[in-house]
Amino acid sequence: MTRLQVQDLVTEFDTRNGVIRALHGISFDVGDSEIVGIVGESGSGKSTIVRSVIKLLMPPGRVAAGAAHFNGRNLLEMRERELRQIRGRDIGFVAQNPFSALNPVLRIEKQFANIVKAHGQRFNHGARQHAIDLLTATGVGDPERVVHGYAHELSGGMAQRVVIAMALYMNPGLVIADEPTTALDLTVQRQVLDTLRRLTSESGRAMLIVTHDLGVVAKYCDRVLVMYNGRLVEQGPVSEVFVRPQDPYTVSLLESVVSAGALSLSAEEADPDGTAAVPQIQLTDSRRA
Ligand SMILES: Nc1ncnc2c1ncn2[C@@H]1O[C@H](COP(=O)(O)OP(=O)(O)OP(=O)(O)O)[C@@H](O)[C@H]1O
Repeated sequence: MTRLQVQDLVTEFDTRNGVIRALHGISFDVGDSEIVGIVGESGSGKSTIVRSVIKLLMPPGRVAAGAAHFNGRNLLEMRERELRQIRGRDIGFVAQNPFSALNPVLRIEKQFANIVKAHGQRFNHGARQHAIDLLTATGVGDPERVVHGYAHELSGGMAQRVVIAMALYMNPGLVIADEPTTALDLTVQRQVLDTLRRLTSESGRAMLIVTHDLGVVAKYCDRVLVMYNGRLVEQGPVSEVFVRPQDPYTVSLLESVVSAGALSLSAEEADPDGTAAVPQIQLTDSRRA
């Protein structure tokens, strides 16, 4: 079943030099239990897609047209009050920089409590235990110590795990992650992505993940969206797009990093027991290169 359906999304930024159209009619679906990756060079519009969908665009950005149906309802037509309930409860968001998502002056426990209270529930013993269990599931070794502490006491990897635990806290049906591991070293990156995938597939929830890294897509995603210059130039199952890319831009991207065959091998066969770090296959702007 379709969890998220984005149709003809157009997003613009009103700048001093005029209107910049950042997204030109983007359409795609994310189904239940599906992990969909968005790739494309810097500035192609990846973050703008996810921020448009959950209406977290910073001014001067605005959605000029289109729809984003989540469980059948158009998020873009909802009032902010209703959206605030959906964010966190039904859609979990993991930002690129975990420290930007954490409050520096509140203990981690208090931040979990605020999530619970924002959705009209009490942060009782069971709710606290749920936070501890999620922190444990995301690989936080000493969750009791972490919940008592502050964000600045955490390493980048630990902070991202905490943010993931917070994003999953209300058991959302969709998790949106914007370059969730860019700031992390390879081993931690892999652990965080493994955790996200496990917690996603166990519950049948869907995930939309923005990444620069084709290796991440090859290893973790079911389908991929390829962005170029604000346009969705290709989309489909990773096994098809990476092996038989149709759009010339996708072809050049794949050629610029590694042959398509080698890419799929690197993800599935070069790491059969899942012990190696995620292969780093960064996108470059091959048109300009
Ligand atoms: N605050 C802003 N003001 C004006 N234009 C913006 C703003 N933010 C984004 N844009 C425009 O939107 C385009 C897409 O930006 P976006 O951040 O979505 O790209 P991205 O693919 O996520 O890049 P990156 O990989 O570097 O994060 C940019 O090229 C820029 O033209």
